[in-house]
Parts: sequence; structure tokens; C-alpha cells
Amino acid sequence: MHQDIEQVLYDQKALTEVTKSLGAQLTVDYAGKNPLVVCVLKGAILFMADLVRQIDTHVELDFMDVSSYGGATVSSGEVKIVKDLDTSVENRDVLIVEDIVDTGRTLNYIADLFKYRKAKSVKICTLLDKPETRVVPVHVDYSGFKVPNAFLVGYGLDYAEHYRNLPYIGILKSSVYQTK
Ligand SMILES: O=P(O)(O)OC[C@H]1O[C@H](OP(=O)(O)OP(=O)(O)O)[C@H](O)[C@@H]1O
Ligand code: HPA
Ligand SMILES: [Mg+2]
Repeated sequence: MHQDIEQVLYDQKALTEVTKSLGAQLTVDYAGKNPLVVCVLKGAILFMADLVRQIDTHVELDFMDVSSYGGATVSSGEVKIVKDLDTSVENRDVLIVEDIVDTGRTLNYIADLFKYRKAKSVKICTLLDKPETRVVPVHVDYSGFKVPNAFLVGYGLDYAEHYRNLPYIGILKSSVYQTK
């Protein structure tokens, strides 16, 4: 285990199992629908890559880069589009894939944007849901794990761009981001 990790919450086996189970459900729900599966960069990249391999029906992929944390552990409150989709969502069934819903600001913003752009349907699949810290409402359609109010890293989740490549999800030691 990495020295900056307090506790491992989900190891590779747990992540594989939950991804398979979500993929099986999505295979049923999206059969014949040709959904546009949108990965929210960068955090969701590892989950997206594993999840779509478990979806056994036709899908198209696209990527959107949105950022609100910068180098901090607390949301700035302002959501910025860094890279927009290449595809039009108009009249498409859109499935947004996220690593974590925390304050809800990122997904609230993206889901509203896709509805405004006239998507036929907008659903959310998140690996992690941290309900205690929600500031704005988000309807989560598919969720892997409900997590406690701690700063998590690994499997795509970062602190100041570090730890995304850890193959598990763990709680980051607070001594790493607290200066005193
Ligand atoms: O519910 P929220 O409070 O909005 O937080 C969740 C979002 O924050 C993180 O992304 P971040 O903006 O840090 O960018 P990153 O994915 O590139 O790390 C995370 O990957 C989610 O997208
Ligand atoms: O717990 C978290 N870890 C990493 N990035 C995040 N973005 C929102 N919450 C988190
Ligand atoms: Mg982040």
C-alpha cells in the first residue's frame, strides 16, 4: 500500500465486481438504444475504460473535461468546461460516467447542460457517491458504492494530480494536504 494512504476502501477485486454488476445492468437497460456514453475527464477515465468493456450492447463514447477542484480538496464552487464533447447530444440517450459525486456541482451542471441541448434522456452512472457532502441535488441512476465523508484517491481520483494510477481506492492521509 502507498505510504500516503490511510486505509484501502475498495481493492481491485471489489472494483472489478462492482463494474461487472453495473455493466450487466446497463447492458439490459440500453439494449438497442445506441447510447452516447460520456466520460467526465479526468477522474472517470479508469472507471469508464473498465465499465464499457462490461457493457454488451452497442455504445458510442465521448469525453468532456470539466474542473472545479484545481489543486484543492474542497470544490471551488465554479464549474469550468475545459473540453466540450465532439458529438451532438440532441435526441441521444446520454449516459454520463463519473468517478465520484461529492457536492454534486459537476454533475448538476453537466446533466442540465445536456438537457438544455435536447438530449432524449440523461442518466448518471457513478462509481462512488458521497451523499453527506451534497450541496446541489443530483439524481444518480447507477451507483457503485456509497462512501464516507473523507478525501479519496486512486483508480482515477487525484489529489493535486497525484495517485490517479493507484489500482485501488483509499482514504488519503490528512497530513498530506494539511499544512499544520
Ligand atoms: O460533486 P463535485 O463536488 O462536483 O465533485 C466531483 C467531481 O470532482 C472531481 O473532478 P475534478 O473537478 O477534481 O477534476 P478531475 O476529474 O480532472 O480530477 C471528480 O472527478 C468529479 O468529476
Ligand atoms: O474525495 C475526492 N477525491 C478526489 N477527488 C474528488 N473530487 C470530489 N471529491 C473527491
Ligand atoms: Mg479531481
